[in-house]
Amino acid sequence: TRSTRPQRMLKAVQKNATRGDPLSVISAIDRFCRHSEWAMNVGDEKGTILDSVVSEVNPAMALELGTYCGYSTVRIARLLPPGARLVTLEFNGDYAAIARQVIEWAGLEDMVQLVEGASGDWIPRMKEHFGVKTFDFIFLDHWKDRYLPDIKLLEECGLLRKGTVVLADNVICPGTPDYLEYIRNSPSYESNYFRSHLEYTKAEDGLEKSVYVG
Ligand SMILES: Nc1ncnc2c1ncn2[C@@H]1O[C@H](/C=C/CNC(=O)c2cc([N+](=O)[O-])cc(O)c2O)[C@@H](O)[C@H]1O
Ligand SMILES: [Mg+2]
Repeated sequence: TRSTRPQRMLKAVQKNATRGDPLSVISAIDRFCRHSEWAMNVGDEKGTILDSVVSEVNPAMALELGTYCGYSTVRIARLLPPGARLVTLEFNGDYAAIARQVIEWAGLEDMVQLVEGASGDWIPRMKEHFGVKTFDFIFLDHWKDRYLPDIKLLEECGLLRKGTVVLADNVICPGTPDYLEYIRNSPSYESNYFRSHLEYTKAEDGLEKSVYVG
């Protein structure tokens, strides 16, 4: 049977990127998505905003919801300080298998804990199962109707601290209206919108950066 797009993306990484070189993995995926097949990675333009926020936070403990093929996982993990950890949740086994290989090709497997499962099931288990106290940085990039329930779950599970930075992809396209309404009106967050474009296109999209103030 025909290969899947994530499988073809992985092939492009193995063909065009250098083992152990995260930047070459990132550019191999961006080239594939620009010139061969569009895919829902955060991409290079929004990726530079992601990079600047991660660098500013310099998180010891980071969380990503929605690994997909591992593109943003590699973008985040390559910037983490030694000893830091990125937990990334992905409930599609096929995507998780591809992402694991992309992360390994980048040589970042020691920084990343890829958990195959649903955010709703695993967020409540972060403390006892992964020894997480609180997260310093969170990247939301999974199903758009899960952003709001999951940020509330993270609050309820005590996984946020004063200063935790939550960065949400796609707040314009495909859009996360209920999440935006909540986070922009909640006294517990200070939010800023970083205007950009939907990956590999000219359509508007952007990232919402929200700092939890408790
Ligand atoms: N509750 C959950 N727990 C764990 N993993 C979960 C999950 N919900 C979804 N996922 C996984 O997260 C990814 C979904 C991303 C949705 N993005 C999108 O739908 C998306 C769409 C466009 N677009 O259409 O232009 C552009 C974008 O940047 C996008 O991120 C998939 O890999 C899916 O398996
Ligand atoms: Mg996205």
